[in-house]
Amino acid sequence: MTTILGCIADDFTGATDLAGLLARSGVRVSLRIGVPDSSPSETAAFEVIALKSRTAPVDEAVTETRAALKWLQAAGAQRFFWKYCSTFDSTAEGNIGPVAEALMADLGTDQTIYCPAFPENGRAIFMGNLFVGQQPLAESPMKDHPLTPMRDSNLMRLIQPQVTRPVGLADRLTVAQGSDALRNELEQLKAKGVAHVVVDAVANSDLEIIAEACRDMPLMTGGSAVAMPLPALYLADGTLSADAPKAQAPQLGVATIVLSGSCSAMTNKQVADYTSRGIPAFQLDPLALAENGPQKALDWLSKQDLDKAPIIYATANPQSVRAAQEKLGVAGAGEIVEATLSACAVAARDKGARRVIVAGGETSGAVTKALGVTQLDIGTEIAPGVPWTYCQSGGHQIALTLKSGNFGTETFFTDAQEKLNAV
Ligand SMILES: Nc1ncnc2c1ncn2[C@@H]1O[C@H](COP(=O)(O)OP(=O)(O)OP(=O)(O)O)[C@@H](O)[C@H]1O
Ligand SMILES: O=C(O)[C@@H](O)C(=O)CO
Repeated sequence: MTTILGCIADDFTGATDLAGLLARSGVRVSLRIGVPDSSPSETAAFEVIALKSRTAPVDEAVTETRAALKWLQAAGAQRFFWKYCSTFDSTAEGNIGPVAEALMADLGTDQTIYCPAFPENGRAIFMGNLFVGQQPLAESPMKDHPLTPMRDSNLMRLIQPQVTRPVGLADRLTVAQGSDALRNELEQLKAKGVAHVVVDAVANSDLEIIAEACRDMPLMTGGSAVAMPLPALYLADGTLSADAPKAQAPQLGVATIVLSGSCSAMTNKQVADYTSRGIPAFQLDPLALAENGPQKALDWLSKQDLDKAPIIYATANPQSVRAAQEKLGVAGAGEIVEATLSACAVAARDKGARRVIVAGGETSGAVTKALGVTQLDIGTEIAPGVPWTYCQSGGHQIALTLKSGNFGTETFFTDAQEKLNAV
């Protein structure tokens, strides 16, 4: 069917996050890994293109995003959503601002909004300042992110150096007055030449007001949550037909593999919870992998009963990660782990795994590529921002979930399996 909303995300787990929140509506959401080579066919009402552009050079990110926009326009979309991280991860050079300005130029629009708030995951914006739980962004663990350390919490100050046109704020006091007041404020800012408007939101009810006010903008930008109300709004006014195709869940076997390459605080807790249940587990050591390669892990995997949902993980505490990085380099350690988890994913699929659970954004990119996955349909949600997806891999239909490092609760790996059992 004709695509109603065309979305572009700057990383893979971010793309499944957005797709999962749109899929809460029950309508089919399709996710493409990279810009498809072929012209659009069998498109869904909501199409999400996952890029890996968050920390790419600015020119590369802009070029790729423009190509994604073209593909979505060919699919029929007239409204677009640019998804970045709910913690506004970007370098000083970009890429959030330059990409937004390029999309605005291509769409011939002179204003967009910025709303990374995701209240269900503790991300709120007040007076233009982004909070992670109770901490300002720049005091949260994001201040030490290896690639995109966030050292300022003020979104206007973060955006201004990344763009050429004025930046402004529609604050919570306006949002609290409702969608007409917000629309009015946006018009007034537009009349003053403000092209980039940060919009405050601390609760889902704010996001509903913002979506209502901005639904007809050619381009909205934000975290996933501000897009969540859009399907219901499109259904209510008939833009989206009530009999648009629904998400379908295939029946798949229970053979499962869990692969974790994220070292976030939350993933460390999730791995600790899962391994404490006596589930078969294999811990990858990057230094041993550098010396002996992945064979030991693959041999271990070949002997496992996949119905017990074994886990292979490199997840480790910050000291161990630093020790590996000192010897192998940050990129070197990452690549060895990603290559091994990718090889394990393929081996597990070939051994019969039809449920694949992956933790970590970079890890998800590597595993998805190794599994040859290009298109995913979004299924049931496990935790806010983490859905199951269904896709083809090596001639098999599989269920795949890609968990962002910080998302999910401690019991995520068991929650994921229980969710699928209940479908
Ligand atoms: N023990 C380890 N030592 C060094 N590097 C590791 C180790 N375990 C994993 N890594 C690497 O750390 C990186 C983790 O990044 P990844 O994006 O997968 O997780 P994340 O940052 O927690 O997730 P997200 O991007 O969703 O927040 C990967 O490149 C992975 O290969
Ligand atoms: O918005 C978020 O926090 C996530 O979807 C994300 O972008 C993970 O990298």
